[in-house]
Amino acid sequence: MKVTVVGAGAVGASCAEYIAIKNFASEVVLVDIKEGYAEGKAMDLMQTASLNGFDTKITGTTGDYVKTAHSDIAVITSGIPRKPGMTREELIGINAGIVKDVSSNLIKYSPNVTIIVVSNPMDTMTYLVHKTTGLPKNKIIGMGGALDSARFKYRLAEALGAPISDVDGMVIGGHSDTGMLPLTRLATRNSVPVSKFLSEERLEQVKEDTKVGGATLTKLLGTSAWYAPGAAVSGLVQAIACDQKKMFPCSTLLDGEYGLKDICIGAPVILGNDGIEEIVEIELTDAEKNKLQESAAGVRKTNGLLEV
Ligand SMILES: NC(=O)c1ccc[n+]([C@@H]2O[C@H](COP(=O)([O-])OP(=O)(O)OC[C@H]3O[C@@H](n4cnc5c(N)ncnc54)[C@H](O)[C@@H]3O)[C@@H](O)[C@H]2O)c1
Ligand SMILES: O=C(O)C[C@H](O)C(=O)O
Repeated sequence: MKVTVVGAGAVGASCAEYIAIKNFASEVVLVDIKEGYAEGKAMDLMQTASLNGFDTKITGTTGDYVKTAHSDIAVITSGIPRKPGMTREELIGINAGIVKDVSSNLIKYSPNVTIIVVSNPMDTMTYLVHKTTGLPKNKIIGMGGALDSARFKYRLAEALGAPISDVDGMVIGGHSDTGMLPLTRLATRNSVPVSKFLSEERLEQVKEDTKVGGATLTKLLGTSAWYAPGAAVSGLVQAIACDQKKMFPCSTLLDGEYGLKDICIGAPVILGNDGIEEIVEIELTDAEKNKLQESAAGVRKTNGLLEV
């Protein structure tokens, strides 16, 4: 199993590290445009192999896509991150060109690759990859919901005073400060609805804290987060590589599901060897349906800025 990670910055390197530590891939290739950067990150990571006990071979290249040939999975993290006070949508001007260029280079050498899009604004970048590559829709996956759901579980566990392993929950919708839809109604503490333990006001707070999870970290760090994003990407890569049939909310091209068409937005999917093997339609309340429509309107507005 060969995995390419484009962008050897904070998220790309973190994701490569988690993939290696999980020890399921034979090879990870890091690609960056900054001279020597990917090579340096790869060497540093390889020097953790004997310490962390993995056999995955990590190499780096400055823009030589020949070295990515025959990748099974490619992750696109190249592009700029936001600074405090910015929205993800403001990154579109620079990141759209980078994502378009990178995805066409990847496909040239790995025509059967499955692409995981991370660069922001992620739902729109995922849509861009659909519009410009011609890859089948099951092979284009946007990572956002897996991260947002991890943050939701963190906030729920905090509110409940419970271990995170006791908590389950999912965030669907657009990966944006206003468009995320944390499904509090379906969240559970060891199978018991969380509403049994938390007031409506507290749940509302959990929801709001989850939606601005990325912005909160960006304010603290001066740039956006990387550990949880890297771990979330590695979870998707592993589910595909190991044919796990795991369910994650991912940005996927909808064709009528949830009443939406011609848009990439977060919905629960099953991931296996074929990438997105199924889009799972869960029953939503009218209020949740309305929120999802609002979220989709926001994503469509950003998609409208694309020159495709
Ligand atoms: N979807 C998500 O949940 C999620 C989570 C975290 C970050 N992000 C996004 O991921 C992107 C990367 O974030 P980061 O913190 O790793 O940024 P970073 O600046 O640390 O790393 C980005 C890297 O991309 C490289 N790069 C730029 N153009 C390139 C090109 N054409 N080819 C190859 N490499 C190129 C840069 O040299 C840099 O090393 C940002 O757009 C950020 O908003 C998304
Ligand atoms: O918040 C960001 O800009 C990065 C990423 O989308 C995140 O949610 O951490």
